[in-house]
Amino acid sequence: MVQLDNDCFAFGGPMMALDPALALLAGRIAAVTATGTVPLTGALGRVLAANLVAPFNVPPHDNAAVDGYAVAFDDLAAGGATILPVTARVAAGRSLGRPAVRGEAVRIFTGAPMPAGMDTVFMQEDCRSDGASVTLPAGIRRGGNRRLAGEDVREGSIVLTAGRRLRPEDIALAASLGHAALAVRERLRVAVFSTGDELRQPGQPLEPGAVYDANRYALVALLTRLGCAVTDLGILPDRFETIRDALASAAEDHDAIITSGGMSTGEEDHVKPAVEANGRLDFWRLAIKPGRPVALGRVRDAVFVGLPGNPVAVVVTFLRIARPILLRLMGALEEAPRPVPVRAGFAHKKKSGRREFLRGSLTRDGDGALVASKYPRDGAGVLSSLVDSEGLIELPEDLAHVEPGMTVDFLPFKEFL
Ligand SMILES: Nc1nc2c(c(=O)[nH]1)N[C@H]1C(S)=C(S)[C@@H](COP(=O)(O)OP(=O)(O)OC[C@H]3O[C@@H](n4cnc5c(N)ncnc54)[C@H](O)[C@@H]3O)O[C@H]1N2
Ligand code: MOO
Repeated sequence: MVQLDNDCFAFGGPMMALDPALALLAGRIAAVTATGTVPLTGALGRVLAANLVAPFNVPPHDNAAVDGYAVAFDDLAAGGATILPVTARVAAGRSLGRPAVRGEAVRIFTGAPMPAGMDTVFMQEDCRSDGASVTLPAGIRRGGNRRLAGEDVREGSIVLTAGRRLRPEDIALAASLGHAALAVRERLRVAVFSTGDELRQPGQPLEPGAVYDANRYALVALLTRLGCAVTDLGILPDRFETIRDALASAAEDHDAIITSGGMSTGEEDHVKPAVEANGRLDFWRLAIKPGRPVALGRVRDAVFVGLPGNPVAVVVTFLRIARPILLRLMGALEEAPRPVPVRAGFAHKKKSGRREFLRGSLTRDGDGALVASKYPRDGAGVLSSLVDSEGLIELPEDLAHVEPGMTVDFLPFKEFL
């Protein structure tokens, strides 16, 4: 269960920086999901619940890596070609059925088990044969073109670790070990709300002053991609009692609740008090831009993540704050996305003391180095800045300005899949 204490995230004092906030959360949030079993075809993106141990060697036997002729290396002539009789034929899925005898060559095909007593395979293109005998060239090494039993996977070794989000190649490996189903964690149940009287559902008429709800669609898509079971709970009005009751009801059958909007300090911002009426806030406001009014807390037993209303702030805070929290809740153990150090192709002034996220794209300089360009409009409401960019340029707290040529961190959006 989630164990967050209401202590060192002070609301009044200086704002907490991103890294200490994430480190604190990492120590306090544990996986909430139960486990079950899924067939391999339904396992993509699911979190593996238990280590997968190889029940046997892969490949299970030494086998030929090419189509050609298997021999015992010791039967080859020292400095020249060797001529041997071709005594048998072994295709993949078959075996010789007897140990090899000295002085014979066996016609063999890729994947076929090596005859016991043979250790080397000649590629057929390198040989001459009339069917009855084969001329083998000089120069092969002992063990050439032979794949050893267990060279892919050793019996008893852990091939997939619990906490891994399953990728296509993981599923293939599980299949190669004969597993038809895998133990996985149940999907995390996440409820999503938008808040704001000005919001309208796409497809509805838009009167003056209203805007279409974009955030909920971003969040549903981001959560679905993460493998969560998402419930779209629609738009809440800017009304304390409605928000309070909707949060309480969502907490009954969800592991986490994510909202956007209403997180600031205005008179119409009711999310924060509504959470406090149902549970508590563990932090509110971080030293980041955009996304400063982000909050984390609990509504009854559910984890609460409150994202600010501006759409760019929603995506940035989801990727950098909500996502790692949700992954922990899901029981997924994985490295944080790794930033790429790149050359800044722009100048930029920032306030020191806060982490700043710019939207950017990469090109290559004449010398081959990756250069980041910054999307020209910074505003936290400029959704097209995300669409037209490839990732986030993450500027550290202590930096006050970026000059062209400096090294900056670039986080490609594709790191966040
Ligand atoms: N006096 C202060 N004003 C503001 C502060 C502050 O600290 N003091 N912080 C600013 C920052 S930073 C942000 S971010 C915003 C976020 O505040 P809220 O979380 O209360 O967001 P809203 O006011 O509800 O909305 C902000 C903006 O985003 C639009 N929005 C909201 N939800 C959606 C949605 N689902 N889809 C599309 N667009 C949405 C909304 O219409 C507003 O334009 O507060 C600053 N102000
Ligand atoms: O976080 Mo607000 O979106 O920084 O402007």
